Amino acid sequence: MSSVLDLQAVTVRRGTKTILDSVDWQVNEGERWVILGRNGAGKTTLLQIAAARMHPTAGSADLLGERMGRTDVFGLRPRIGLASAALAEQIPASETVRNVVVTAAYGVTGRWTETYEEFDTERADDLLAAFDVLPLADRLFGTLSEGERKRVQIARALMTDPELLLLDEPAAGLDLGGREELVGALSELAADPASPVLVLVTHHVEEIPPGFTHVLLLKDGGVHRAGPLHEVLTAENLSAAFGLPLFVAHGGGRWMARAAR
Ligand SMILES: Nc1ncnc2c1ncn2[C@@H]1O[C@H](COP(=O)(O)OP(=O)(O)OP(=O)(O)O)[C@@H](O)[C@H]1O
Repeated sequence: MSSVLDLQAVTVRRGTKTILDSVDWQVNEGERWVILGRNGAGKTTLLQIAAARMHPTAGSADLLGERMGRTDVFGLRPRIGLASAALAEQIPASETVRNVVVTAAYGVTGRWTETYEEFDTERADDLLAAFDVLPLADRLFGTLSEGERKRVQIARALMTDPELLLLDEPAAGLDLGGREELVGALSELAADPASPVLVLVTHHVEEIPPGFTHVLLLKDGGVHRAGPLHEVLTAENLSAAFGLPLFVAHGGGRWMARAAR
């Protein structure tokens, strides 16, 4: 098994604040990870490191076999798909859905003067179809519902055929139906051996798609526990990571958690 991500003692400091504190984390081919932790635990910062969007203050980060700081990040970034609220904000509301996806092949968020190959347009349409949003291809991104936008963003993140796909809270703001559709789509993605390695940040264990294999519990910028879901996602570990007594259950491929009474 080759290592897709290998973080050793990764630390991120801003001013006097230590946001990530000596994080060790290895992700291998074929794995599907979920990252859980309280607000402010450092999840988004960790994803920024994994996406080659941020350098550690200390420690080493090897992404797809390339050491951050010794490699050209512009060559690395197209190999890593990222969908996050911060990236979504950069997408012009006046862009068509098809262009939102196709422009990822060119590393831009708004169509300008590029000319696109037919191959790119066909790939964009295939990805939109995979996430059930192809009928919206000619609509303006700004007119979509939140759930439709999330699915378009994931299609966009897959456009460059990345080896690693990072999803930062893709179900945030979705209603129950939207969440369940997204969980279903991500479960299908997880089951496909041709899919990239997946890393999903979420606040809710109910959003863990069936087929995900590993979990990283972040607490105060450090790794509380990391490993196979069924070993690590226990009431004891989740309670410690979130700082309150929790009851955790698993059934039908899904997880649930609530305060222990
Ligand atoms: N540039 C910065 N300067 C100072 N503090 C920062 C900076 N960026 C992030 N932080 C702080 O680092 C902590 C971790 O932030 P991060 O966004 O990674 O957490 P998170 O786990 O994704 O949180 P949430 O679940 O609320 O989205 C927070 O307390 C945040 O305020």
